[in-house]
Amino acid sequence: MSASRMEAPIVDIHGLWTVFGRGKEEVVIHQDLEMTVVRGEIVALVGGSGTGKTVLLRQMLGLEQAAKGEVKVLGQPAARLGRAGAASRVGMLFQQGALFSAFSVMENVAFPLRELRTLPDDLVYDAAMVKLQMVGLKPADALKMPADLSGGMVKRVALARALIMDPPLLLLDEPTAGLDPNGSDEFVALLRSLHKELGLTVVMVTHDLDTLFALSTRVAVLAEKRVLVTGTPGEVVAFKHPFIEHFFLGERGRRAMTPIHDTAPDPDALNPDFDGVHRAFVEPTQKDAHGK
Ligand SMILES: Nc1ncnc2c1ncn2[C@@H]1O[C@H](COP(=O)(O)OP(=O)(O)OP(=O)(O)O)[C@@H](O)[C@H]1O
Repeated sequence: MSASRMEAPIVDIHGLWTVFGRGKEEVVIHQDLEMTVVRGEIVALVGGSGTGKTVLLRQMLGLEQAAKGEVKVLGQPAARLGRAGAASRVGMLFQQGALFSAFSVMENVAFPLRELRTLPDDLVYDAAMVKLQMVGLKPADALKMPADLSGGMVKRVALARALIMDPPLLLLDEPTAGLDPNGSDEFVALLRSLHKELGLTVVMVTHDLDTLFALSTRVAVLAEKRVLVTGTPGEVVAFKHPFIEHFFLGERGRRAMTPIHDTAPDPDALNPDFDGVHRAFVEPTQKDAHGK
């Protein structure tokens, strides 16, 4: 058995229930959801609107509590990550970048490290400059304000901030949303090279099929309150379900799928330790809210 097969998953979600509201207002978003992500994977999380994709990312980040079940990240309950600990273990790129508008680029990137108050300012500054360079920005961009940046630059700054503490796990919420096709291709290329160089494990939510096919080593489909099917893009497309047919086989999907075999990255090439494990189909046993 290879080393990566034996090591604990980076993300391990077991028997997850997510419930909002109470009484008549109660809404079950996830019901006995199971999901694992192993080191080096880029897992695309797809599903209809309101199926709880963003909530699942927030649970991996420890920002949202589950009603029941386990969300473990790097072997620890995500809820215990704590604000300071989280940035060194999990980086999150929020939709639209979400920069602090009153802070410069440098201040935005340095923010998680500065908040820790453990490093002197010059080291924080150096670390932020390294990350800016890593995402393809120039030293002169450090003093700019968010309002002066293009959409693509905002994403890069937000990515630099997510990576400031070298987290092994990167969560991306709609990484290419709002970018034009060129900007989107450039950002995908950047994510691909960072994944390879830094040996990152990535979970991303995306509605963009070009992004999905260009980046993901595995797709997990959220439907019927759980991960209904997971596998390579090709395997998932072959699964019969109304959401999958609508999502992948509509005109948009057919267009994006043309280069599927040309552009889907070879997981072994992306990360030499990646063992290519995927679960072709996950069918958890159904339980009621009390686990019976
Ligand atoms: N804190 C909260 N309190 C109450 N309801 C919430 C909360 N957070 C999310 N929800 C609800 O949970 C559901 C799932 O939300 P989520 O944002 O994860 O959906 P999504 O799958 O990311 O959808 P989309 O693709 O439209 O962004 C939605 O109906 C949302 O309104």
